Amino acid sequence: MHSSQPSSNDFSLETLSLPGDLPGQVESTLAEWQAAGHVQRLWDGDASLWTGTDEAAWLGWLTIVDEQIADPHHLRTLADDVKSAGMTHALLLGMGGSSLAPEVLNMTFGEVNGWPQLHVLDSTDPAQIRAFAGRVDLAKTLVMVASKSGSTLEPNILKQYFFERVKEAVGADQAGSRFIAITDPGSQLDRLAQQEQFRHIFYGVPSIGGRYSALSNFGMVPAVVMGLDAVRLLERAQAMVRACSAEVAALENPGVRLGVALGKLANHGRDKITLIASPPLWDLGAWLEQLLAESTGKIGKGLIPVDREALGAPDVYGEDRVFVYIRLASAPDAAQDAAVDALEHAGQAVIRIPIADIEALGQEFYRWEVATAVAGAVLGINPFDQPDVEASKVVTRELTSAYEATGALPPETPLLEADGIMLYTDPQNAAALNKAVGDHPSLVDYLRAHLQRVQPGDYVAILAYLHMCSDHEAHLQSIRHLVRNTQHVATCLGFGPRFLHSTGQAYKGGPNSGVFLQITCDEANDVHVPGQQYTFGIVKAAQARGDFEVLADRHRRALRVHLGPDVRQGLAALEAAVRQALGAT
Ligand SMILES: O=P(O)(O)OC[C@H]1O[C@H](O)[C@H](O)[C@@H](O)[C@@H]1O
Repeated sequence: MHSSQPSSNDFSLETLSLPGDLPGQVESTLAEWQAAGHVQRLWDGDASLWTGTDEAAWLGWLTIVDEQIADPHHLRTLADDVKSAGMTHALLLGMGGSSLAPEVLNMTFGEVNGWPQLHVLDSTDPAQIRAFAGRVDLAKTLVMVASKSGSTLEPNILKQYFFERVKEAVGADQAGSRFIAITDPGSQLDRLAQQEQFRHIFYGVPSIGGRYSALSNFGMVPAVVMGLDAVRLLERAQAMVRACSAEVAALENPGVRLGVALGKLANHGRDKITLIASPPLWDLGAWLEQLLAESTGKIGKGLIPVDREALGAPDVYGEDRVFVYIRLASAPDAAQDAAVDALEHAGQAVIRIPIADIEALGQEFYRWEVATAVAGAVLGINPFDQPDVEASKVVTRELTSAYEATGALPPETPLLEADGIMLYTDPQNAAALNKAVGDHPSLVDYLRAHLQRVQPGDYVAILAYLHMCSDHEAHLQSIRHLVRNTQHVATCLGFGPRFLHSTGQAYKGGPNSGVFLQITCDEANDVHVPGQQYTFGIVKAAQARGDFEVLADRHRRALRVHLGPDVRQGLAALEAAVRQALGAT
């Protein structure tokens, strides 16, 4: 790793192109921020800038870059250790804030010659777990277990599974030496890692929540393990820290400008933050989704991020969109440029963020963290809590405990069973759908009735508790685009349980404008969780049911489609049925 002096001007401010009186609205809010000294209040940790609750306790991310740069010893020592250990693979087990920044770094920078190839596993899907286990040579793999709380279900059971597998590969006495923990001091994972003599334990900062932790050890330790120059990323980020500081006027402050624009636009009905990134940065949206949705989606308000929706002609969009184009100057995409220009000319709201090169990723993490905190202030919510995530975890725990006690999940009655596909929903949604279908409803009838509930300004989210792989993704992307193109609404696609730790908060706690299509499946080849009665497949089923129960409890429009064990075939049938339901050709 080498150091270089950060320069204060190696990034650009965003540019806004907004319809109607929105430019004036954004400018006047920025002027208010300036006059009222709100940027100073943010840096002072004045909780009344938000909701006056515990916000001051969650601002450790503001200063983490300087702290890491002042003491990079642990990162340098780790780099030396990894380099000399001769491992070929690294596996990171974690969810949400503990996995998404490493995933983005991995997808953006790719494998670094001479360093372990990183795989980030954030699923309980048995097929996905098997696929990951098959991709690494467990005798030569460093496993990072990342969990701030140290008590999250998924990393805990994934750790149990991989610890057993590593024991088989290298022997019980060596297994601990292949594991690294990243967690807050004193957590259950910290204690376990000490007991089992993990190779390293790196600590998080208690005042930094998961989704704001990219530049703390949660992002930087995996960065080092995959061979990146973490100190350099941090130094580039430092230029952004300076530019976002209290001394910089709101009008010139990149994080504040972006946050005020996003908050203000959402208050004017443009709350679907449609993310467009140059191809090398395609995965950045996965991290942004969590930051934006989990931070702002609560008490019926919030920003709904729309990630990886293909760009369409202007007429497929409603007036609820903001397009944020994160454009890499070193590798721009001509088709994206043209499509975004067309949107701008059609009068859509477009924000352009120019980025010089991929090494600026660290500074972009920081810009967006500030912007999200600022947007939270404009929206009048606490951007540091996630009150609705816990609700589905509680139901999931009840279901897995029931399974441990009885050996089965509680029975359910389908709304419809046809050609190996079953539909489930709660009584309220069932009543609404049954009113809209005929006497002998088919799968297509129910899908049509469900999708006809979509109104302008709503969004449709596909929540797929399936193996996240390119085959499945292709069908699901095709379904979302059928919906977008025929109904002209925003569409989201999340894989469960991963999205529960990301956008799930906003789906349950944000504006009630979501129409949800949950997809589950039977497990063709389940995987047992060591030390438990249950399997990963049972956990995933319980997570889907827990999620659905809470969506229903919050009066969301939701329908669950249960595919058989042949997911590919089931998805093809579902895609055909959606096509028919929407009258699409
Ligand atoms: O890092 P952990 O404590 O394991 O938490 C992982 C994730 O869990 C929860 O779902 C939170 O809503 C997320 O904000 C968090 O990032």
